Amino acid sequence: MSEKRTIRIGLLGFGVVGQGVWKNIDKNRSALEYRLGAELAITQVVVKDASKAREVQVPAECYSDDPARVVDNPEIDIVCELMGGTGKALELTRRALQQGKIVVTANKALICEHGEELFEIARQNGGHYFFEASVAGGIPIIKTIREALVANRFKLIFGILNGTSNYILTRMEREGLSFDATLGDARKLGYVEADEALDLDGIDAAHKAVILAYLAHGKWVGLDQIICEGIRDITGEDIEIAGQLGYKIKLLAVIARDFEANQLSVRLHPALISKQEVIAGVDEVYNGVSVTGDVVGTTVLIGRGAGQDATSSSVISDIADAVFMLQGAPAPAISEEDEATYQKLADGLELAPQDQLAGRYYLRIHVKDEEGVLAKISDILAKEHISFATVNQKELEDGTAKLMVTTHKSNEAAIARAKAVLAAQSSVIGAPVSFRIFDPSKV
Ligand SMILES: NC(=O)c1ccc[n+]([C@@H]2O[C@H](COP(=O)([O-])OP(=O)(O)OC[C@H]3O[C@@H](n4cnc5c(N)ncnc54)[C@H](O)[C@@H]3O)[C@@H](O)[C@H]2O)c1
Ligand SMILES: N[C@@H](CCO)C(=O)O
Ligand code: NA
Repeated sequence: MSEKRTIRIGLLGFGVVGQGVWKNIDKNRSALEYRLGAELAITQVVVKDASKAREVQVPAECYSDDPARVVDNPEIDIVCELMGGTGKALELTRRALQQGKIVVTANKALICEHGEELFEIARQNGGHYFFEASVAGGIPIIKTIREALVANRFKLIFGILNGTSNYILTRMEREGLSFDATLGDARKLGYVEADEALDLDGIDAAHKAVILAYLAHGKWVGLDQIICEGIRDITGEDIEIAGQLGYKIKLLAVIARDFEANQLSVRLHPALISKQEVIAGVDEVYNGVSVTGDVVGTTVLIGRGAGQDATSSSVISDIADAVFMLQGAPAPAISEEDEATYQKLADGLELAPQDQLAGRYYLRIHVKDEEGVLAKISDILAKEHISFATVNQKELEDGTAKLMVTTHKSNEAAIARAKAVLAAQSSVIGAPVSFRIFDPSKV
């Protein structure tokens, strides 16, 4: 029997995900190496501080603070960039790809901002850039869209793409906790980005939506071109009223393509979604992605969207594909290597104008308890052709009240104008808050 080839892997960064990759390759080593027909050796681990106490023990000779020992080392077959950020990570990923290396990453911020350039460098130099862990943690969504659902054109992809915010919303709903009270737990569980604003302001999930939009439609969309709103405005009372009306509030990514108009809508925002929808039942750190293809129909994938083990499962899956490539397998079927296909997908494709986005809305308006205030609000909304579907009122101890209303069909521009007029009223306290009501059957 011929000797198995040893594949040498270098890790850049050894935090939550990096240690998970080490731990789980070790855990299932014999089955993994049997399936791959190769031996896996993580020979270099680049850290800032080798003396730091870590859960996973690594032989001292593997540690270094010099990225060149991974990036410029001809003995390293696969570079895993698991340090995060868009500074040093960009520089090192570029350098590795320029040398024709295979790079595996979990870094969605980097792909969203620099994917176009990095895939091009990979293409030109015969390397490859794998990124399954970057979207929806352990869910194999990249492989699913790119390979398993290759027969389809995608009218609608939507779902929950951030584990931290879904974990927070779930605990707010179940335990009535504030979001500050749950953020610390999410951090301890290894879900939260080094910069927590990425999770809380929707940016992390928007990065992932941009990556999915590229995969499905071949078009890179800038974060500045899309609606991106996080979970900070959601209160316990919003979740409670939504629940009474048959909805959950979820941070949703929506990637909708109108093939007739050749328009694409990519957005990321909290939304009320009917409890009947599968995605509404996706709680805690789980992510869920609903993919509607013109051939397969709707397929929903659910799994852990963040955390050490789930994320490292996806990184190891990319390492496995990299091993197959190193053994002579072609690069994945429809991939960034096949630019012509991707350009055809995106031919003439425009972004749908945001202010024409139509649907129903939920509005929370804090008012002074004055006579006629509801009639006044109703008048202001009527001027924008917005009508109430439901009205709930909550009296507060200070004599003010919160009005929680849902509307019949309206649109972004009308809601924005109505909110501005409402905020200027002396009987309205602060700025009204609105969330969209998302109905996938109306897309
Ligand atoms: N934690 C998750 O659930 C999760 C899930 C999916 C994707 N990701 C992504 O994976 C990447 C890593 O995330 P993490 O949760 O492991 O973060 P982390 O902060 O736990 O680990 C990153 C490590 O990289 C180190 N590092 C940063 N710059 C370095 C440098 N120049 N040289 C050496 N080491 C450096 C940091 O000191 C840290 O130990 C990020 O891109 C993140 O967005 C994380
Ligand atoms: N911070 C991210 C990690 C997974 O990408 C999340 O909570 O979803
Ligand atoms: Na994934």
